[in-house]
Amino acid sequence: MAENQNLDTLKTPGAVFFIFGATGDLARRKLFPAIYSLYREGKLDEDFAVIGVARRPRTQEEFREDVYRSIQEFCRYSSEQDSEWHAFAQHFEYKSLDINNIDGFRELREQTEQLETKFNIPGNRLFYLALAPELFGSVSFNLMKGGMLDGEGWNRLVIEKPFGYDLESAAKLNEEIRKVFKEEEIYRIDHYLGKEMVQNIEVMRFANAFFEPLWNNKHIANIQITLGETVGVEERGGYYDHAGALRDMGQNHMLQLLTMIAMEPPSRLLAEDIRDEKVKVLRSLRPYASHEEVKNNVVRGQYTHGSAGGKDLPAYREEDKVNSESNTETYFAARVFVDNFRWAGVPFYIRTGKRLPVKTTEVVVEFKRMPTNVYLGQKHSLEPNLLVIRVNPMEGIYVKINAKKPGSESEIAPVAMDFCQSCIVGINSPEAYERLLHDAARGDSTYFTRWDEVASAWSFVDRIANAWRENQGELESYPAGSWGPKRADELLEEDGFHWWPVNGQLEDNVVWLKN
Ligand SMILES: NC(=O)C1=CN([C@@H]2O[C@H](COP(=O)(O)OP(=O)(O)OC[C@H]3O[C@@H](n4cnc5c(N)ncnc54)[C@H](OP(=O)(O)O)[C@@H]3O)[C@@H](O)[C@H]2O)C=CC1
Ligand SMILES: O=C1O[C@H](COP(=O)(O)O)[C@@H](O)[C@H](O)[C@H]1O
Repeated sequence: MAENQNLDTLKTPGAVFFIFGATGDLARRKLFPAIYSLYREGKLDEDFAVIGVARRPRTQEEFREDVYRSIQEFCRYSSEQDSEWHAFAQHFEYKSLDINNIDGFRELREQTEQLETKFNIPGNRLFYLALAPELFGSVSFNLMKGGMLDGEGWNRLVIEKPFGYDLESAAKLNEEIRKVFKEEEIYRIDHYLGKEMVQNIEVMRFANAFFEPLWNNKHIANIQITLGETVGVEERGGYYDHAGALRDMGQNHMLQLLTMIAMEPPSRLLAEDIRDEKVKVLRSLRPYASHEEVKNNVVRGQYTHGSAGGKDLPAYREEDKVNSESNTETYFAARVFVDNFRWAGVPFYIRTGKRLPVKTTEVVVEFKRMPTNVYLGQKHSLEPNLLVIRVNPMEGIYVKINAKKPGSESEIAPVAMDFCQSCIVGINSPEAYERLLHDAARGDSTYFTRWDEVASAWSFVDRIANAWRENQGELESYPAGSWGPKRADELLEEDGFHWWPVNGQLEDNVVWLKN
């Protein structure tokens, strides 16, 4: 991030955006809507073009119609098919191309140059690979061979997860890409880093005087991170059955969220300084020294048949494109330690799963109890203070403190200070993809993952995956619609803690609001 710039108002420089995988799900649900929102917000320079690339044949008009439908269905702004829309749509073109066909890239180059001339674009090119990762290496190579990187301006490569299957495959993938692109030209997407409240963690921690002095093992008892989903694997059973929850959510979103909570304050708010601090956290994660340690600290589960909201839900093994004897985990929870001065001894409990009762991303920071309870003997024992960072779908910050119950002589009860950001900003909160596309086009890599972060995260996760492969982590079952295996509760109970309710249900604990 450049210092002292108001990045909210900065327009992207003139550029061509290439969406490889333009007929796919991600382009339709996230990327086209993100481009349109940027345009509507005045954040996209008028000198832009988008070239959608995939194998399927599409005329230019058909492609523009696809884009229109995706915006109508998924964008926070809508549009009529009016003259303004048609002016916008003229910036979109399609190229049918198999990424293994080098001649296609030469044709793409001609098409690009024509568009650059037509819209007065200074040769900047952003290549977004919404493709299966196996294709990343070939696309990069063919972009170079086809002369697509010889423009007058910058070239940037934006790549989607999963970045590899383990450290070895990720390193190989990285090597292939790095033959063509420099590290600073590569933008590895982790869409959780584009979420409003994930970015707010940094601001909250480093722009408020009262958090930082308490943000350490002297005052914090434990931290709980929950990434819960109500959905199953939907149409992505083929991919998911190969990946599982640990690789799909743990290696990336979960550990990235943990780094934002645990990192030291960077000396400057520059991308490299922030990423340096994040990678230090990942390197400080205590590796599980043996398969036995994995077994004692990590829980893996898979959902069985269940129900939610009166609806019958199938077992994971009955889902489309999932092996009927699959041992893939759809849930995992772990007790993790960050072995540095700040966090020594503080357990981070992390959990994620499909088919849980609520869709929620939440961080609960539980503070240590008061050293003595001068109110002993009262009806209610003192509850620990909690700071809850609500990332999704509710966005906000909630603090639970103890206060005298109004009207009573001396009764203490938990009360809430609740900043509900989503109640104020509502649905206009920018989507993660919108923000990340805007950042990549402006060359701001703060909220993208650097290779050393990806590699450190994989080496932590690989130890768990290896132990599981050798069957040292029993696959527990949980009914769809429940909070996961019981063993995940025991993980905290062993340390004298419990999972705090998430998604607004914590309010049930706030005694005097209820009574
Ligand atoms: N969908 C999502 O919500 C998310 C997706 N991702 C990641 O994003 C990437 C894309 O996902 P998604 O959109 O769901 O996948 P889809 O399968 O829906 O789309 C894949 C796209 O790749 C194109 N494609 C496949 N092979 C070739 C080829 N040889 N040459 C040119 N184009 C090709 C397909 O078009 P055609 O068949 O016409 O060639 C299609 O447009 C994956 O890496 C996925 O893991 C990450 C997070 C979320
Ligand atoms: O990357 C992924 O994230 C989604 C969850 O994202 P969210 O923004 O809706 O919380 C998850 O469903 C998917 O399996 C995973 O690949």
